[in-house]
Order: sequence, then structure tokens, then C-alpha cells
Amino acid sequence: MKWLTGAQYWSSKISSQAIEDQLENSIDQSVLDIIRQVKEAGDRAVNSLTNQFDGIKLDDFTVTKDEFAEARDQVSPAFVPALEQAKSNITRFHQRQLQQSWIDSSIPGIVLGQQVTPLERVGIYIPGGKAAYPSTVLMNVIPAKIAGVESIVITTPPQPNGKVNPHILVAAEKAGADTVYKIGGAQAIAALAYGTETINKVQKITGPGNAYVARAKKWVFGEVAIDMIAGPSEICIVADDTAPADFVAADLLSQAEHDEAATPICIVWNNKQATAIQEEMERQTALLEREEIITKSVQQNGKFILVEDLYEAMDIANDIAPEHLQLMIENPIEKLGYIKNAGAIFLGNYSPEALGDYMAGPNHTLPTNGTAAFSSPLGVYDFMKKSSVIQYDKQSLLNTVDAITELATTEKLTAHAQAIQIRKEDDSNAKA
Ligand SMILES: NC(=O)c1ccc[n+]([C@@H]2O[C@H](COP(=O)([O-])OP(=O)(O)OC[C@H]3O[C@@H](n4cnc5c(N)ncnc54)[C@H](O)[C@@H]3O)[C@@H](O)[C@H]2O)c1
Ligand SMILES: N[C@H](CO)Cc1c[nH]c[nH+]1
Ligand SMILES: [Zn+2]
Repeated sequence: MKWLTGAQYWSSKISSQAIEDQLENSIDQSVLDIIRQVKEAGDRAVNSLTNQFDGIKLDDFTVTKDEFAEARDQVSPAFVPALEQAKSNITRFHQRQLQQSWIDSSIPGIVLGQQVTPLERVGIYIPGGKAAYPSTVLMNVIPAKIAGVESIVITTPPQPNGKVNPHILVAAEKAGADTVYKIGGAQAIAALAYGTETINKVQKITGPGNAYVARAKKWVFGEVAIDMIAGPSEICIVADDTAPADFVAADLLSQAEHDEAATPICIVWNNKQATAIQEEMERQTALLEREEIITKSVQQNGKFILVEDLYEAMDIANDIAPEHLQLMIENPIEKLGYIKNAGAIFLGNYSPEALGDYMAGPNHTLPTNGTAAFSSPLGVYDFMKKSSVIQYDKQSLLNTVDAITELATTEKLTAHAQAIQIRKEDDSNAKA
């Protein structure tokens, strides 16, 4: 982990941005080339890109019924009840997000309302490069189902044997996805956005992925809707002396293990505490399976930020706007009001991010890379759109003629004024 003071944090932001910009440029070049290939050559391009990036030649990307059946036999007996438990918690939480259409007719002669309609076709990206994420299947498909989306398709990278990870398939089936395609990376995003011979163009793409996936979503936005930029995982822990060093270390490592680009950050105001956490991290890393990935992510992106006090810690956390923020401090709920920017906020020593990743119920698809400053967790609302409803009776319209005419003529839009005036004239003719 890199050690910084609060002052160094604020001044380091400028130089690190330049490095990030360079990185994004090189990823953008590859991503734009991939998108162009898929747009021009459809399935043929998806085929050769899958061969290039996933090392497998596939004739057909669609997961078959036999493959679903095979997957059911491959998962351990304990997996299905664990999945069911998570499904039940995620469903209960997300049902509260369902928005209803409404009609207001409280003003006589006027009906106004908002009609809420589910999207018809959505595509969900499920990461599958360095690890497979059945939990992410639940987190994306369940809100889409609750919203009432008709067609839910999943794309996820094939494994070297040409199959999809069986846990992803079992989760897809349990959550109610319609089709799963074996396509990963930016080529999957392009196929969903523009359609190919095999894949129907969708209306919206949701789901997290690595930097290629995240940038591809950004580039296809406009052709389709996207949920957010959910890229490599981030965890930021604000820890006071009451936080057990081994818990803090374990939580930082839990997100570092996602990939080399994951970012663990710890903000403390006690040097001794930071040293204890660092020692714990080293001890625990050596015992973990994904030691190599963890070490890279910790060395490249990890930070200890040593600040003056809790309030400076919270200022910096707000500035980072992390995907996940853990407040491992005394009485954390009392400080909730200070936190403005975070995808998910975990309070206390017994609410580790891993709880939210799998089981608590709130969504784990969250804005990353500072975008939590202006975006929200994935939810049922991401799978619904709204139409406004307006009905005026004749008298109510006539009551507004002068005001509308004034506004329309101010904008020099006389055809707008005419569309209103014609109804007034119609009324005068009727009376004459
Ligand atoms: N924010 C969230 O909610 C959330 C949830 C789960 C996972 N994640 C993140 O998702 C990410 C998953 O990443 P992953 O890599 O394991 O899986 P992934 O499925 O996102 O990416 C794998 C694909 O990337 C493409 N790819 C790899 N190298 C490439 C290259 N050099 N050029 C072009 N394309 C290339 C390949 O097509 C491959 O199929 C991690 O960063 C993890 O932190 C985020
Ligand atoms: N921490 C990830 C979101 O950044 C979600 C996840 C899935 N599985 C484990 N973790
Ligand atoms: Zn995680």
C-alpha cells in the first residue's frame, strides 16, 4: 500500500489523473476497434474476437438446454440453498423499489400522471474473466424480473473449454433469465448494442465488468441505454481505533482479489493502527488463493491515507466517492449524514462488504471510479421508464390560452401559439 497524508492525497489527484487518462486512451483504442468490427461483421467478428481474447473457437454462442442441465449436475448441493437464501433477501429488498404509475385528477378538468412501463429487452453482462460471478446474475436479473422486463439475456465470457461456468448458468435459471450467450468483453457489449445475426439488439445494457467492458458501455451509450459505469471494484475503509486490524485487513483484501485494477483504500488517523492493518494484510495475503492478483492490486492501487481526524477522513471519502465505503468507527450510524458520495455504505465492524456482495439484499452492482458522486446502485428503477400523461378538458385549456400564447410568441414559435388559439376560435365559432 502507498502511504499518503491527507495533504498529499489532495495534491496527488492531479498527477494520478494524467496516468488514468493515458490508460483510458489505450483501452479506448482497442474498444473502439472491437465495436467497429462487431458492427461491420456481426457474428463473424464476435467469433474471431472470442478466439482472440478468450482463446476459444465457438460455432454457436447460445447456451443450450443440455448445457443448463449439465450445469445443474455440476454444482455442489450446498450451492443451491445458498443461492436461494440470497435470492430471497435480494428480492425482498428490491420489491420496495417498484414504482407505481399514478394519476392526479385533483384539479377539476385536468388529469395528469406518470405511467411506469418496464423495458422490453435488456442485456446483462456477467463478468467471467478472472472469476465467475453467479451473485452478479442475481443482482441484475432479479430487479429486471421485478420490473417486469419481457426479455432478459445474459452475456458472459466462455471458459477455455467453451462452456459457461455452471454456477452462472444455475443462477441464471433460478433468477429467470431467458437466454445466456457465451460472449465476453467489449465484443459482448457491441453485440448487445447493435445486434448480430444471433443476438437481438437490446434497449439497455446493465452489469459490471473489467475496464474493457466499462469503456465499451460508455461508447455504446446513446445507441442503447446503460445502467452506469461499474468497473473494477473499490473499497474505502474509514477506521478508528475500535476497528479490529485483522477485520479491516480482511475487508481490504476481499476486494483486492477481484482483479489487479481493484482499489483498496484505508483512511486512518492513528499511525499505529495503520501499521497493524498493514502487517495483517501481509500476513493474510500469504494465506489467500489469489495471492498474486491481491498483491498486484494492493501494490498498484492500494493506499493508506493518514489524516488528522474522522472529519477529514469523511471529507476525503466523499471526494473519492468510492463504490463501497465501510465506516468502522464508534457509533457509525451517527455519522451517516456526513457521507454524501458512496455506492454503498457499510456501518460497523460486523457489516463487511462481502456481506453486501452476496447476501444482505441491496444491489452489489454499484457505480465506480468516482461516479458514485452522481449515480446510484443498480435497482428496479433501472429497468423501468416513465411516460407523462396529460389530459385537459376544453374549459381548462381555454383558461390557459393567453399564458401559453404569450410564452409561445416570446419564443417566436407561432405554430405553437396557433395550436392553442385554434381551439379558442373553435369555441368562439360554436358560441356565434
Ligand atoms: N462493480 C460491480 O458491481 C462488480 C461486480 C463484480 C465484478 N466486478 C468487476 O468486474 C471485473 C471483472 O473482470 P474480469 O476481467 O474478471 O472479467 P470480464 O468478464 O469483465 O472481462 C473478461 C473479458 O475481457 C476481455 N479482455 C480481456 N483482456 C482484453 C484485452 N487485452 N483487450 C480486449 N479485451 C480484453 C475478454 O473478452 C474477456 O472475455 C473486475 O474488475 C471486478 O472488480 C464489479
Ligand atoms: N464486490 C463486487 C462489486 O464490486 C461484487 C462481487 C461479486 N462477488 C463478489 N463480489
Ligand atoms: Zn466483491
